[in-house]
Amino acid sequence: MSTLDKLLIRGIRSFGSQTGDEQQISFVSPLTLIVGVNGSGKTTIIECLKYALTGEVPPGSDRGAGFVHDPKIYQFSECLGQVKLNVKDIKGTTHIVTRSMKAMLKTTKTSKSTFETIDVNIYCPGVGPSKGSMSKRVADMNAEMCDIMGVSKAILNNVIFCHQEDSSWPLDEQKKVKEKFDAIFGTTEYNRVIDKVVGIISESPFACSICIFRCEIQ
Ligand SMILES: Nc1ncnc2c1ncn2[C@@H]1O[C@H](COP(=O)(O)OP(=O)(O)OP(=O)(O)O)[C@@H](O)[C@H]1O
Repeated sequence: MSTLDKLLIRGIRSFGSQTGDEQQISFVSPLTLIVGVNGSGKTTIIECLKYALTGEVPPGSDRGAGFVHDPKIYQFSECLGQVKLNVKDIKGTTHIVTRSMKAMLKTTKTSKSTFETIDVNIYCPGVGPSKGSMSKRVADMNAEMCDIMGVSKAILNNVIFCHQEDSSWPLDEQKKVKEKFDAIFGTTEYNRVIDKVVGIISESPFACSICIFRCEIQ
């Protein structure tokens, strides 16, 4: 089983971005309870876990701008945010994902902020600095994190880290619920594999047994 080890938050929601403002949480086995008064940051911690693993900003956060610590609080023009998460994969190998972002104050009348991802990095300490660090396209990094955790993005988003604002999605309209269930159970991928196997059977029954063997060992 993959596990979450440690989370560092800086410059996100009410967690400030100044030196010394960063907060670190170590998760303990078998269960970590997060307890606090309203507005103390419990939801923010879950949002940061989800963001670190999937790259998804919370719903209703103005595409991420409201997720970063508000630059207006210190009357800055921008604010830097960072989420750093240590996880162990199924083999017990440690991976550290760091996502850095910034919110910039627009100079328009609305004085709303814009959100920008600065960097995403996955580091594997046991492997050494040159081979262990990986900085690719953000989409590839998100897929890499799903591989490390051994679960699909749909399960991370809709089941494990389902945001409280989205928690009633099973009561949504039928079409949307079906789409989410299809994603959670990997129906599209399953149908694609079955279509492929059926195609191969019709071409050559011998090739089919090789194909099934390959599916089993993957
Ligand atoms: N962009 C932001 N900049 C600064 N502070 C923010 C920002 N967005 C939200 N906050 C503040 O962060 C806090 C949000 O905390 P959060 O929702 O994580 O708390 P909580 O412990 O889950 O609360 P509850 O128990 O009410 O659900 C609130 O006090 C809110 O005013």
